[in-house]
Amino acid sequence: MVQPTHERVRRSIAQAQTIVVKVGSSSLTMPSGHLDPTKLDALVAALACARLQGARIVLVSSGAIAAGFGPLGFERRPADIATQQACASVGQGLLMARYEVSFGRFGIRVGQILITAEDTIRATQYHNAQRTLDRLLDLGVVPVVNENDALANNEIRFGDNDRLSALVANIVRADALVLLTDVDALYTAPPSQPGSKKIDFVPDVERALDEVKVAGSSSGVGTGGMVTKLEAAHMAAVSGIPAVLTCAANAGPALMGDPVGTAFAPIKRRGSSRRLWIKFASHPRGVLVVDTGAAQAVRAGRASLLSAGVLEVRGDFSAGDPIWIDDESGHHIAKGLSGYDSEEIPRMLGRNTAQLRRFFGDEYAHPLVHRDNLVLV
Ligand SMILES: Nc1ncnc2c1ncn2[C@@H]1O[C@H](COP(=O)(O)OP(=O)(O)O)[C@@H](O)[C@H]1O
Ligand SMILES: N[C@@H](CCC(=O)OP(=O)(O)O)C(=O)O
Repeated sequence: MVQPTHERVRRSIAQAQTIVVKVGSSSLTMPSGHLDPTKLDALVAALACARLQGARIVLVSSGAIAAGFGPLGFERRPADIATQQACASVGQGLLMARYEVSFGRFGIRVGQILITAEDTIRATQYHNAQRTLDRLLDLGVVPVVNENDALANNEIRFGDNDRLSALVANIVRADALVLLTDVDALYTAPPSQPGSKKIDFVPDVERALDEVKVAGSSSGVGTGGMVTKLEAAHMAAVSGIPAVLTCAANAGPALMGDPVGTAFAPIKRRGSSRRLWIKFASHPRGVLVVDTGAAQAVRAGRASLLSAGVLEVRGDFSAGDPIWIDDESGHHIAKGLSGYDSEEIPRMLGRNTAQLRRFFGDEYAHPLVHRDNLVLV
């Protein structure tokens, strides 16, 4: 793929038909833990303008926890999961009520989608999410997406919405991803550090990941900081989607392709979001150690992992959970979704498919990790 220029990336954002816009907690709320209606209305005005000109907009909005802790009487964002989930449950309703009124000023309807990490990998949930989002967009609605914080399983939840927004961009086959935060651009180091410089254009986000110094959030209400925003830009880039990162006040110019913030060029053609999740967002629950032949086959690509080539299983996991595939010297080769529970695997090790079928029946005659569920790392 020829590397697009800065100008071309901005033009493709301006011409994008389907756009995923992600906005962070600090751009919608006050440090006291309440919604900031002025900020929210200003953002909505910019999005409504793009929508009324024909763009299909999906808004991935954080802010449920940050809008809920004030009304519940907390002075700062609570640290424990159960209280965060309670705050999210209260704040999410307040957030949606305000979006409804605010978009309503322009005659635009909103629809709420609460999603979990699992919805982005399990085929049926993934297709449900895709079908609903597509239909909402066809109906002219602006879907407002957030992680299902109140119920999300802590071990696999995203926590920030940055990576979720890149996956949503894949689900809706977006033409652009716009990441809105409380800083006007990506800098060579956290902006509080003297000498940090603004970056206008990132032609290769994989190089930027090595060169740019990033830190977590310092707002008191946000979560991932610049680390997860760069990961989101990376996920978008390897899915063929250009991205722009800037402050919420720049939403309008960013959508029009003006040179605000930092633009990220796509670096690959579109891939599947399921594999993206496995590669970037999943937390492996165990390990399958493979022999030299299996390691070679997996590394060569497009091979499923068969039990004949697996030497050992470690960890406690269920079928469908993410796991590492390691070579004998302990190097991670790939990540994948296990086809079986960890306790079913030991008796399958070293056996070929015919033996598995003969000894244990048809349901055991499948790969431990199917190639569609496997990505090299
Ligand atoms: N290299 C960097 N360039 C720009 N901002 C950075 C960098 N490293 C860390 N940051 C911090 O990331 C913060 C934005 O992340 P976060 O607070 O999680 O926002 P949001 O709530 O919008 O997701 C900025 O306020 C900034 O302090
Ligand atoms: N889903 C959570 C997102 C938490 C969060 O802080 O995200 P972000 O502000 O995007 O770093 C919420 O709505 O509160």
